[in-house]
Amino acid sequence: MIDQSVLDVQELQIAVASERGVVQAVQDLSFNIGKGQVLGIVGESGCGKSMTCMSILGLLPDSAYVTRGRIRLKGQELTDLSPRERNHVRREKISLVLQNPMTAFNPLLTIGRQFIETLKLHGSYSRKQALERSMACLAEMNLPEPERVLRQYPYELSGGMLQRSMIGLALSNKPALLIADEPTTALDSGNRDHVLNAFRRIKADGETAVLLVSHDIGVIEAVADSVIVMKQGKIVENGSTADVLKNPAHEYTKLLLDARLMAGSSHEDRGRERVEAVQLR
Ligand SMILES: Nc1ncnc2c1ncn2[C@@H]1O[C@H](COP(=O)(O)OP(=O)(O)OP(=O)(O)O)[C@@H](O)[C@H]1O
Repeated sequence: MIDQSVLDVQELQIAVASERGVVQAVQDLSFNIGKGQVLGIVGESGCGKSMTCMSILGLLPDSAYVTRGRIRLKGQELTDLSPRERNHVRREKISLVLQNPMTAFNPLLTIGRQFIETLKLHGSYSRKQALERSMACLAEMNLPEPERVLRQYPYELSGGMLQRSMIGLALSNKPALLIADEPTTALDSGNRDHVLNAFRRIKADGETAVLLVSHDIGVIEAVADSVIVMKQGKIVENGSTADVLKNPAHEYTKLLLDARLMAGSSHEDRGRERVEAVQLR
């Protein structure tokens, strides 16, 4: 339904200046994500996944620029905004989760302080309300003893606990859009399952749209409603996740599926290694 649309990207084109001249990093990319929907993007290394995410955030590197296309968030065109307006939209409506949560948290501040500062930036929370909301977010991520986690520094948590805290933090201000770039890649299977459950809860809440970049086809299959397969900056295959995975048309999609079958459910890491090898070819 049109009024449920959160992110609408049309004919996006991104150019990057490199030593080889100007390279088209993304070409003619169009997609739409509605409330409570998860769109997965898969594709080999360098195909333009991160550039796509960064263009939506308005955080492209200096060498890259949007040459064509529209990016609308809840009906608001983002490509026309000034950097200041863009900052405001990013702060109020978009959250980002990356592969390595250690780089996202400030190592010098407790998790609790970072939650409270984030929440106060977004709304008129008293300290008590911010603490309660922080604990609720951590509890939703199935983190045991949220009170204790809030008192800890990032280095005191395992990578998996830190990533789950990061996703809790990213969702604490109820963003319209969550961009998750390889959020499970560094996690063991237990933490990966917790993160997948978090995505399922986001879908059930039906408020936030999710753009999920992952080379783990199991992650895409578990939570993405639709999927885009990219190669050299272009869409080579897209559609509902069930349809695309049932009848993959593109070689890369087939390789991802083969890798998963080879890996088997109890040998995820082998599968991941194989996918990395496929990407490097
Ligand atoms: N900072 C940069 N300066 C110049 N070119 C860049 C920069 N970052 C990426 N590129 C180029 O832009 C293209 C798209 O890169 P992008 O990082 O979006 O790929 P990706 O699909 O996210 O890859 P990966 O899975 O390895 O992260 C590639 O050709 C890459 O070499």
